[in-house]
Amino acid sequence: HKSHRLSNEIERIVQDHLKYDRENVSDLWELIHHEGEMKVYRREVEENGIVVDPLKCFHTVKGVTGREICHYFFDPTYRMDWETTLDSTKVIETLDKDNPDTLIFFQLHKRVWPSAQRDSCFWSHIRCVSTGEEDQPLWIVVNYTTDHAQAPIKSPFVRLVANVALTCETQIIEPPLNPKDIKRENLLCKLTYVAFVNPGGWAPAAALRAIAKREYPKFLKRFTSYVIEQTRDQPILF
Ligand SMILES: O=S(=O)(CCO)c1ccc(-c2ccc(C3CCCC3)c([C@H]3C[C@H]3c3ccccn3)c2)cc1
Repeated sequence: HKSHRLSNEIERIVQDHLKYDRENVSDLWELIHHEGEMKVYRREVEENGIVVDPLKCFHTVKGVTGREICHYFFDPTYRMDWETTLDSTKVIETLDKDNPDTLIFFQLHKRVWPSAQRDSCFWSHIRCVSTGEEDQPLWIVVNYTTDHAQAPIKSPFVRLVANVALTCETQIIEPPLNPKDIKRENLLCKLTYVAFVNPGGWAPAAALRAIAKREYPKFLKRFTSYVIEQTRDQPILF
């Protein structure tokens, strides 16, 4: 494939996520939410008095593939259907029209009182990684903050800094003899979601932690339910 101005950065960030995200959490991580198969962990980290708590979520979703989960997370068409924390989202650049696996988004996030309203500008990259040992390939989407001329930082908005990754592997349970006979009840998607979000400007630590503790589980539950609904009667996308 043709490379572009972001190719090197994308490669570095994607490899980091592939190397670390699926690692189990140490006891430095606090379990902040456990609901069914979903476990959400957080570490309390502040940088210059700003809460930048890393977040890590492990979840197992029945009846969908990792490709389907990553497709609905990446594709701008569906963004406002499952993202309830945005006022708007816009693709301001497609890096390679012949191979649209990297888009640049500009997003206005809903204002969360008492913080100032946030906006974000990030490249979003989707990729299928064959890891060799597992029978199914891994799918990953990374959202990583980047500057862009069409996303000027303008008051009163505070620019978020985000490094987010959704990594999915698909397991086939009780595989039928003929792969053609695989049904959705044979599918299990094991997903890992990590988010390193710096809110940009100051936001009250306790308030931000409470928002994150409430919003991330809600967001992951709503997003995965959305994909289950969208794919229910569709042919399986492996
Ligand atoms: O997965 S993504 O890439 C999907 C892209 O559409 C993603 C998800 C979440 C965020 C985000 C943005 C703002 C905030 C804060 C900062 C001050 C006030 C709001 C937070 C923290 C508070 C946590 C949170 C988690 C989920 C939803 C909203 N709020 C998170 C950014 C990107």
